[in-house]
Amino acid sequence: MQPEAFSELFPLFESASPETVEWLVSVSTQHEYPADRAVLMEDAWGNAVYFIESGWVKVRRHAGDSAVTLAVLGPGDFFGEMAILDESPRSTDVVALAPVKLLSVSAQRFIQTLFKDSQLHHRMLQLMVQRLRLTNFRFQLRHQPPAVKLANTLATLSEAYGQPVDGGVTIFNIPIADLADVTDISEEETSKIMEKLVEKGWLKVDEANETLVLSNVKQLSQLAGKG
Ligand SMILES: Nc1ncnc2c1ncn2[C@@H]1O[C@@H]2COP(=O)(O)O[C@H]2[C@H]1O
Repeated sequence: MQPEAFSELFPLFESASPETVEWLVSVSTQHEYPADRAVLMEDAWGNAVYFIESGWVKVRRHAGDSAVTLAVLGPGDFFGEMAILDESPRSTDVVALAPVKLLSVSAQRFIQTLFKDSQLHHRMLQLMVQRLRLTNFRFQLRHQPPAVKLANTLATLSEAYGQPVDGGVTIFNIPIADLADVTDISEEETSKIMEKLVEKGWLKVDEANETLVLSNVKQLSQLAGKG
């Protein structure tokens, strides 16, 4: 990948120096995983940070015999920084939801770059604060009706990863079970609300391309109380 394309795709690198970006691109390794393949395993020792060039992953934590999806991450995002920053084992599994192309940078090189480039360091802190804000907002919504919670999930994913298309914004058609987990509502509630959103014309499911087209992200955000 060209350094310019790299800083355009990844918000983390938008204010990094051109030298930082060029060097990181030159030392990064490319990976491709098919859908359902685990990229990282909970409790394993971590030695790299990953950047999503294309495709989608889920962040999954084991709870007894089952597993819960905590987050869904898409193109332009990163993961695997937690184990690197506090030198502990991986906090969760990260599993490909769709075929995914990743770039990885070794822990040592990434940390070295954070120390060298204060703009990159600051941007990383901002993005981690953003994750904490999302978590706080989700917690605040815990007693809200399921439709409000799902509107928040869809609006948040569209704002972070949505691609403009004719008639709205498109994101990956996330499996109902994962969408339900991330929203903290049941699968039945999730399916029913998705059907209602389709009836209202706010949502189209494009089965062939495995995408959702959201025609009204602004109204979804308002329904979620985001603005
Ligand atoms: N709530 C979350 N939201 C987004 N990403 C997460 C969340 N929890 C864990 N992750 C990512 O999943 C990764 C698993 O490996 P790490 O613990 O190294 O770093 C973790 C984060 O990058």
